[in-house]
Amino acid sequence: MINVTCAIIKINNKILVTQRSEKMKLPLKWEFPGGKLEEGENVVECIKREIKEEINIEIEVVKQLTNSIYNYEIFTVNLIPFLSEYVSGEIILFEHNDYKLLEKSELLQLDWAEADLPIVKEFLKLEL
Ligand SMILES: Nc1nc2c([nH]c(=O)n2[C@@H]2O[C@H](COP(=O)(O)OP(=O)(O)OP(=O)(O)O)[C@@H](O)[C@H]2O)c(=O)[nH]1
Repeated sequence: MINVTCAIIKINNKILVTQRSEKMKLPLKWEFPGGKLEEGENVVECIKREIKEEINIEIEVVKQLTNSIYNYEIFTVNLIPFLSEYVSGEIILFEHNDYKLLEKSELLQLDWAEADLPIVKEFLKLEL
């Protein structure tokens, strides 16, 4: 099982979502940006590092949500989500195909990576 952190990032009351590139696993699926936990790293360090590496911004973690464990046949992911706030930096996509800033009510319209769906649903239940 691979441990992967991801961030639900709020920017001006919108939510940042990213689309995986054609070359990545789960091509063109939408996800919350993030990535694999490295040895000796804690989950908060991981998510901040991955967000900087993938989309060039700094974030502040607000709250950890419930992990989503999903079996994709070729691998099983333990996805560890963090509600977070944008702090600084300009969005630059180093790996992803696209990004969107969406209203909460628009989130379910995307073609999500399967592991993200329970996280999207938990997030939608939070009153924010
Ligand atoms: N970052 C991220 N990864 C997710 C999400 N949902 C989900 O199933 N994943 C899976 O978790 C893994 C995250 O790893 P990653 O983004 O660092 O890795 P990758 O696929 O670019 O690298 P790899 O192809 O070298 O394994 C991916 O295989 C991806 O399919 C998500 O919301 N965010």
